[in-house]
Order: sequence, then structure tokens, then C-alpha cells
Amino acid sequence: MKKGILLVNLGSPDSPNPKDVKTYLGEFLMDERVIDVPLWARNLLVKGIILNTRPKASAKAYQKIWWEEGSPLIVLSERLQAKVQRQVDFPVALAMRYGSMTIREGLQELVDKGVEDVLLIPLYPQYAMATTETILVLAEEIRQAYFPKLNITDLKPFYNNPDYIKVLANSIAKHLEGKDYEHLLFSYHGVPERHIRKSDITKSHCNPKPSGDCQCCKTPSPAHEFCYKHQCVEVTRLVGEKLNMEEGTYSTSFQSRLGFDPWLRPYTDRTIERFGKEGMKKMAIVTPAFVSDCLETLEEIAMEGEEIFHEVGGKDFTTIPCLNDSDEWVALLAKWINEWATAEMAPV
Ligand SMILES: C=CC1=C(C)c2cc3[nH]c(cc4nc(cc5[nH]c(cc1n2)c(C)c5CCC(=O)O)C(CCC(=O)O)=C4C)c(C)c3C=C
Ligand SMILES: [Fe+2]
Ligand SMILES: [Fe+2]
Repeated sequence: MKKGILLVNLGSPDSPNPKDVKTYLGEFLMDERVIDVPLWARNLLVKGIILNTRPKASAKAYQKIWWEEGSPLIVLSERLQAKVQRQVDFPVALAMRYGSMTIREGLQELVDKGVEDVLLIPLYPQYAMATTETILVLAEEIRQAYFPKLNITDLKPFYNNPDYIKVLANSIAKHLEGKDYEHLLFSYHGVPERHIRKSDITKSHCNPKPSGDCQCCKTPSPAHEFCYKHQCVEVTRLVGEKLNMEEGTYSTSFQSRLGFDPWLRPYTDRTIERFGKEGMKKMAIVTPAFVSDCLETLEEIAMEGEEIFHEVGGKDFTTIPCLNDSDEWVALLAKWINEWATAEMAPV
């Protein structure tokens, strides 16, 4: 069977103009796995409130980070795809969960090249209902409706894969080389706490605490396969171990909360503020929930985060880029792709 690869990332608006941002946010936030309330309530909240207020502010934020070539997330994903393509013998397509470059178009591109067996790679290290799950559900719906003969296998979340941890740790070490810093903050995109409970297959395990220090994520459990919080905390722990970081010099926080429900804590903005108020002068921050730099890293962290730190007396604020299209990351993706292809070709 001819093989092919589909890389899938989140997506961006077509332009940083309020109209395109509104269209994009409309599709994104109406996803029942992102805003997980009944349809009538989602309609009310998203179409009645959020889409009338947020697009203008979001568009301003997008304008600050937009590149000549387009959205950083899209451009960086395209660079990644092109570099991976050069390293493997199978066609590699790129798609976005929301906005242009749809999953259906990505699969069609592969099918047009004769592909019958696809490795779908959600570009997220950790599993979350709002990221991995929504990609897999939609891809399966599209497969059944348009490509029923296509075989699709998904690459599992790789948050604790030793090679991934090595690539991430090396990238952090490289970007911090020669830099003096007191604390490294691992900031992950947040999700509402409710998402964690919903994804708990044991229905009795995950119980995020306001302090953020929940024991459930440190206690072995089958729930961890789908626990976003556990998978984030593990990335921090494993990278800390790999880099021999001293206890207390690094920690985890969660950014980008929206609305009034409790989201995973501690919150990144409040953590940065606390660090500054406690007298910290030099901090570094890394964002391992994202594979590609995007609005959330370039604006919310590198701009807003730095501003918060400076306002409370902090001085040096070092932001570490995502893995983007770095050679080590490209080589690792190519390795996983070749391993999948070889395993599939091996006689049973
Ligand atoms: C209820 C809302 C949201 C959930 C849950 C959520 C989870 C989630 N998102 C990402 C990755 C990205 N999110 C990005 C932007 C973004 N996210 C939300 C809302 C939720 N995300 C909004 C409203 C926005 C748009 C920007 C804004 O108005 O603030 C992006 C950046 C996209 C870009 O174009 O650059 C990414 C990437 C993850 C990983 C995640 C759960 C784990
Ligand atoms: Fe998001
Ligand atoms: Fe947990």
C-alpha cells in the first residue's frame, strides 16, 4: 500500500483583519471539543457574545505578530513540512484543523498521489480534547464520508518520548547558553479544568487543584493516557531531569485562559507577576504545548508576558522559540515516520 503523511496543526485566520479573524474564531470556538457546552449555549456564548467582542482585540494582537509571508504558525508549519518532505520517501501533506488548508484537502492531496495508507501526525506533544481529539474525530468523519478505502493511523502524543524530550531539552539548552536566569517557566496552553475531568477515562482520577499541585498527575494511572495536565507536568519533569536542573529553578504554568470557568492553574500571567514581585530579575520561559511559534507564544508570552515582568520590576525576560523547523526536530519526525513505515511493511 502506498504510504503518505499528513501533518496537522491548529490553523490561523487568513489575514489579521477583524473579518477574517471573526470567521476563523467562529469555526474554532464553535467546535464542541473546544467550547464544550450544549449547542444552544455555544451559539449564545460564541455567536452572541465572543464574536461580537473578541475579533477586534484578537485582530490587533495578530497584526503585531503577522509576517510578510503570513501567519507565523502557518509559515512555520509549511517550513516544517518542506523539510520533513526532503528527509522521507513518502508524500508529506500539511493541513489545519480550522481555517484554510483543511484536513479534507490534505487527504485529497495524498489520495491524488496514490496514497492508500496515511500516518496522521497531530502537531501537539500532549493529548487534549481541544487539540488531538478534535483532529482525530474530524479526520475519521472525513475518511468515512470521502475516502472510505483510506487507511489512517495516528501518531500518539509524544510528550514522554525520550527522543522528543532530548530534542526539546537540547533546544532549551542551546537557547539559554550563556544566559543568566533565575527561573525557567514551562508555560503550556491552558484548558478548562472541566476538560480534564471529561477526558478522564477512569472518571475518578483527575482532580486539578487550585494550587496547581495535584497529586493525581503524579500517581500512576491509566487516566494519564488522556490527561493533558499530567502530560504537561511530565514534560517539565523529564526536561528538568535531562538538563539536571535544580529543584525550585523551574516550574509549570498554564496560559491563554478564556471566560470565567476555572482553567488549569497556576496561571502564567499571575506567575510572572508573582516572580517579579518576589524580586526575581531574570527569568526564561518555554512553551512546550506548541510545536510552532504562534499568536500565543509571540504575542501573549514574548510581548505581554515580558511587559508584565517589567511592570513588576523584572529585567531580563528570555523567551525560547518552539521547535519550529529546527533540524533536530525535523530529523526526529522523519525517524518516527520511517519507523511507522518499516513496522507496517514488516511481515506479521
Ligand atoms: C475555549 C477556548 C480554548 C481552548 C480550550 C483552547 C485550547 C488549546 N489551544 C491550543 C493552541 C492554540 N490556541 C491558539 C489560539 C487561541 N486559542 C483560543 C481558545 C482556546 N484554546 C482562542 C480564542 C485563540 C485565538 C486567539 C485569541 O483570540 O486569543 C493558538 C494560536 C493560533 C495562531 O493563529 O497563531 C494555538 C496554537 C492548545 C494547544 C490548546 C489545548 C491544549
Ligand atoms: Fe487555544
Ligand atoms: Fe491528573
